[in-house]
Amino acid sequence: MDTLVIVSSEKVTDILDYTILIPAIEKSLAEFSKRTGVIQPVRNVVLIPESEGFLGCMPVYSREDDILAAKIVSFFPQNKDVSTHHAVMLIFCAHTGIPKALLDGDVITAKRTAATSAVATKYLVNGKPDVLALLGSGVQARSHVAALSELFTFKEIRIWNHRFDGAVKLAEEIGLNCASCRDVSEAVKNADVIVTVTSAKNPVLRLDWVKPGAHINAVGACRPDWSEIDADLMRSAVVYVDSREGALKESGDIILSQAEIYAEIGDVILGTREAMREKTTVFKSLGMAIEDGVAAKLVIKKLGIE
Ligand SMILES: NC(=O)C1=CN([C@@H]2O[C@H](COP(=O)(O)OP(=O)(O)OC[C@H]3O[C@@H](n4cnc5c(N)ncnc54)[C@H](O)[C@@H]3O)[C@@H](O)[C@H]2O)C=CC1
Ligand SMILES: O=C(O)C1=NCCCC1
Repeated sequence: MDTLVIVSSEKVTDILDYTILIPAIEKSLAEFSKRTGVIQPVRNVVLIPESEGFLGCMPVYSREDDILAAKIVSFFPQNKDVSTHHAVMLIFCAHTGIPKALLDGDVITAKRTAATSAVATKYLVNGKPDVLALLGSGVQARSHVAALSELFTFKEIRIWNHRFDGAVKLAEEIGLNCASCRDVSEAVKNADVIVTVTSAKNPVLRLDWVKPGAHINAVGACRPDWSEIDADLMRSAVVYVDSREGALKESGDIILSQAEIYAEIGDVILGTREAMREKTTVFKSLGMAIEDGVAAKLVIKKLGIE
């Protein structure tokens, strides 16, 4: 075996800048929805009942991008002093199958998920957004503020968390134009963009709190029996997903509400489905291996690993 290069989270953080990641993710979402060159089975998940978590295996092959990769990601929602998600990524030569690099997957997961929401927001937001509301104050909340701020300048950012101190801490980190809120309704009032990034298993966001025409990135609730968004809101919004197949297997927000999926976000990027910007839109994100593969490829290219 050739030498397997190990890439640390520090190196991934240094290299994976949103200015290069967001356009690469946009291209990969479109490529995925073409259904021609990307082979990506829906995540295979081993449930761990004792911790209410799972270990997910996410392989992908992309002919167009010359990517053969797999991420293995764990989710332990009850972790307290360590992160709830941990991941590693393996990149193989797409022509020989030889393993080339093992990368830390935590930063890739945080950044590529936020970059994906940024792309969805770019296509679905109604006009120039002033107010951003975040429900949740963990890793994804932080990466979403950074990625969305790459594309938009928000006049106001509001944060709600089920433990108020988490919202206060993040609001302090972000600074000036950011406030912590005790109620979800207060946080999302008149918000143009809402991001749900909680580990909730039951809805935290309700239809009557949301401004008509708002855009929602629904990022948490990745199990078929979990939901973050109230069923009435799901059914009344125009729903976009990353992968239709993935959403129908994994998303409680969609399965439990029986909301109709209008399109994959890749279809919108390709121009084959409409961006209904003036309507309330939900982008239901479950996370795809092609996003990880593209992010990892950017890193190894920069490191000269070919
Ligand atoms: N769509 C995607 O591609 C990805 C989705 N995720 C999901 O995004 C969500 C956030 O992930 P991270 O920020 O990494 O996790 P985290 O553990 O860093 O943050 C979770 C947040 O949810 C809050 N929370 C915990 N239990 C809650 C409850 N019962 N009700 C309301 N809030 C609760 C916590 O206080 C914290 O603010 C998770 O559901 C995770 O599985 C994570 C990675 C990728
Ligand atoms: O895509 C991912 O990576 C994840 N999605 C849902 C939660 C676990 C990680």
